[in-house]
Amino acid sequence: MLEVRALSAWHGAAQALFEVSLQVGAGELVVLQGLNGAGKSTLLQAVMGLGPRVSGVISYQNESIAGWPPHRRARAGLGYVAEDRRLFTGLTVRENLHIAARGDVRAQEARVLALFPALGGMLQRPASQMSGGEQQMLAMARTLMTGPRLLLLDEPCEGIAPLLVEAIRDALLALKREGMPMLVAEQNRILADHADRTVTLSAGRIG
Ligand SMILES: Nc1ncnc2c1ncn2[C@@H]1O[C@H](COP(=O)(O)OP(=O)(O)OP(=O)(O)O)[C@@H](O)[C@H]1O
Repeated sequence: MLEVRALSAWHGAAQALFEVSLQVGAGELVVLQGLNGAGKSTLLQAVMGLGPRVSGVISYQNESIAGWPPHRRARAGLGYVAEDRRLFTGLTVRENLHIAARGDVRAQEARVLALFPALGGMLQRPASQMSGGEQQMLAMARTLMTGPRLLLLDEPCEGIAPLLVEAIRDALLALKREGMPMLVAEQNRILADHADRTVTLSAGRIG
């Protein structure tokens, strides 16, 4: 579904990725590992068309998307959850979900609340009054409201309380069982044991 080939990326003059290649096939969970600064976030941003200048091949469903703006990639089915979550903190949980919805809002909401039951009890709460883990669940739920066909998740379990880490892992494994392809960056090996493949980045290179 997603193929990255010989991808290099630069932040200004600084090169962050060096000819990286990887693939995510239908229904696959691929975990991207590596230390802080290894280039994991840069790779996900490059796939979404955010931030870094790139060279190389990025193709989705056998079509080159490297020149596409981010909104076109999102519309084509790429769902991205950034490390900083980017919620509307002044809005409630429900408003955050509804603002993102495409298609049948009620049906989408029911689906994401089945994946993240904890959110169902806090629909009227402002996002600013949620814990980090709850915000992470909301960020994932909001992205799911857009009906993505492949998920790019940046450190979904980083810095989150153990109970919520379990809830997030279980939701991602449920999505995997539904056949959702995912590329997940993580340092802490929460999902790596369930991955079809792990890819390790080291100083911007696979290895
Ligand atoms: N906006 C930016 N401007 C300049 N350099 C950047 C920028 N974002 C990342 N970098 C640099 O690019 C390299 C890769 O960083 P990146 O954030 O992709 O790594 P990472 O593996 O995701 O680590 P982390 O888990 O800390 O986010 C690092 O050397 C980093 O300092």
